[in-house]
Amino acid sequence: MELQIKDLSKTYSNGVHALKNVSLNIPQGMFGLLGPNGAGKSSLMRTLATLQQADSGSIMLDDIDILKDKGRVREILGYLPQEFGVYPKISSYNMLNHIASLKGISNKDERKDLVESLLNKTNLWDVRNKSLGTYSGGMKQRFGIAQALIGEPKLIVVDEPTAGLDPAERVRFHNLLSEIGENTIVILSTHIVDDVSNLCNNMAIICLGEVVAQGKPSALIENVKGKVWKKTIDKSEIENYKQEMQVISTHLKSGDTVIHVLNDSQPDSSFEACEADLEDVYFAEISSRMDTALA
Ligand SMILES: Nc1ncnc2c1ncn2[C@@H]1O[C@H](COP(=O)(O)OP(=O)(O)OP(=O)(O)O)[C@@H](O)[C@H]1O
Repeated sequence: MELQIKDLSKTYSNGVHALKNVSLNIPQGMFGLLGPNGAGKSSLMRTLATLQQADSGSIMLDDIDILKDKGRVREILGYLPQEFGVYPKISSYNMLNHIASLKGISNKDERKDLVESLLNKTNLWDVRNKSLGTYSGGMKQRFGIAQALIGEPKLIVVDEPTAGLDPAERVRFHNLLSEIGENTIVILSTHIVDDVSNLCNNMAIICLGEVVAQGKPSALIENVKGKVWKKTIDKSEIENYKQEMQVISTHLKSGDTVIHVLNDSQPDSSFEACEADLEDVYFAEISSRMDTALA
């Protein structure tokens, strides 16, 4: 199974060109769609989830035409949107039971088995009778995944699922996502680089509506290997360095300011070689584009 997105474009009525000829090949497994705020991730996720139209382009999941065959897509789709509202007064048990019934699982015993296994899988068994309104952010997200898994979806779309979760809940959520079957395509949209490093074997970076990189995280890191340099500087010097070289990121480390610079060779002896990671790849791709856009 493969999802093929070709030349997808979308301009909203206010003139924002949110997707610009987006083309992606997404195989089975976890796929990370990484991009800063406003990159177009949710626009793409909503289009995949058949909730909004594109202006042009195509999306095929094997022989299913996602833009035209919405009924078939919805049968095989699990979707966790960015803003996931819950009915506050109903319990997770009853809500899952209700959604399963809406999704056509009419046999009562079958539904009971499914709901119970989902509550166990998402670690919500102990709170199954508590109303959803009392759940923490992480519990709500786990409930969101439980509802997305009803009906054994082949395509699962999760939009910024870990934003706002504390570290322990993020780890829990990661573990849960990584347990989802291998014969499924899971698309994880996020601006958190670690989410992609930890979970995804394929990925793309999207910035200002355009795909600016795609491939395996390890291959993308290989492209910048030996080209990332770091230096501790005085905070007031940042702008000077930015004028002279491609500063891709600025970090604070124990109160000191450390810059990462992308350059084919060591800029000068005051710079140290840096073990490149996915964050360097990400900032190398987006920093100059964002600077140009904001200028
Ligand atoms: N319904 C809409 N009408 C008009 N403009 C929109 C609409 N939805 C999104 N946009 C704009 O389209 C661009 C892409 O937004 P989108 O929400 O897809 O990005 P994103 O990568 O998901 O960002 P975020 O992480 O902030 O949600 C932004 O400039 C946004 O303001």
